Amino acid sequence: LKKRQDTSTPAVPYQQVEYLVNIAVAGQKLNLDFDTGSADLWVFSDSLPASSKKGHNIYTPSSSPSYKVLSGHKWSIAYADGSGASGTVGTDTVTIGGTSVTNQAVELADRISSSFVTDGLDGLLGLSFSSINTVKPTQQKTWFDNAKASLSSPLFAAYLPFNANGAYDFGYLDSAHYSGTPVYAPVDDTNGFWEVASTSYKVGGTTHSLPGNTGILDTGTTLALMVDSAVSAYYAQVSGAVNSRSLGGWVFPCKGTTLPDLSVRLGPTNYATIPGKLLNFQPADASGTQCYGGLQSVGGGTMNVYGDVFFNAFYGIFDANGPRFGFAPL
Ligand SMILES: N[C@H]1[C@H](O)[C@@H](Sc2ccccc2)[C@@H]2OC[C@H]1O2
Repeated sequence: LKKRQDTSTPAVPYQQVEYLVNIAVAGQKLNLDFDTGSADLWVFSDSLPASSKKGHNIYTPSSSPSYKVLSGHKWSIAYADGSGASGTVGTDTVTIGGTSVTNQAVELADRISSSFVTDGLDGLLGLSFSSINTVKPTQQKTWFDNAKASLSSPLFAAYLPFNANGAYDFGYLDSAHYSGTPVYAPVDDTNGFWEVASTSYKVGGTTHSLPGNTGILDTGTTLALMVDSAVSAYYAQVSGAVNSRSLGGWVFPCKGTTLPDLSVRLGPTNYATIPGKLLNFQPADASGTQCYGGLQSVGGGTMNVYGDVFFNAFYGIFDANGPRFGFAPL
């Protein structure tokens, strides 16, 4: 984290957030999913059933002297993958790297869907725009919205290399986390997402247009999810690829397949090329015969979702000045 230098205090050495998700809520360490696709900071709390709490770090407001109840406030979120959570709200001091935000809204889960119980996370930290925060009656701000004035620059960046330790850099860009010079696309925050125009893509040497399409940059989504025309065009280049209802999406033979690169247009000018090798997600069945693609269908609409497979190839820069999204190869 790089803090805004002020003359009143000695220079504060900035600290890069090495650990991807570990944060402190009033000194209680939690592993949160940093999610640029949502705007709620919620945690497993002691009001969850014992069965849900097993294997998780639990935030206990009663042992935090700085916790305050946000009386009468509730939250309830439904995610794109069908999971959800809900509960009550308080405020506390939330520290990431060297930056603490006091009176940060901390949403306490008293109900969570099953996928959260099995996932190794203790909650989520939303990094999209605060306009889609679900707290009622008074909507709350994200940690980044509250922190950005005290950062050297009002930005954060996601460094999520494949099969290696990642990092979120708050307030500065770490030149060790990318190569070349970042390019930028204007962000339309109307829907509360880091959303950019995404009106064409390239696969197998052909450029295909996607009129009126956009893409959201979502670190909380694992794969790349695109409209069906793009997904079909991609797997048309992969011999033996099929869209399997039983296996839940597009699969292809693990052996002998070399996946093509996928270039997606972000903003008016630039393409981001995801190497084919990053688009083999995992074996789709126990035998390891079929492999599950890292590109899958987003279902309907014209909003594509560029998730972690994108960030496995690109350093993602979320800049509130603009706002704009920047990217550079890892
Ligand atoms: N922005 C994303 C969010 O972070 C996840 S919530 C989640 C669910 C189970 C396990 C971990 C996280 C969900 O999938 C896509 C979209 O909604």
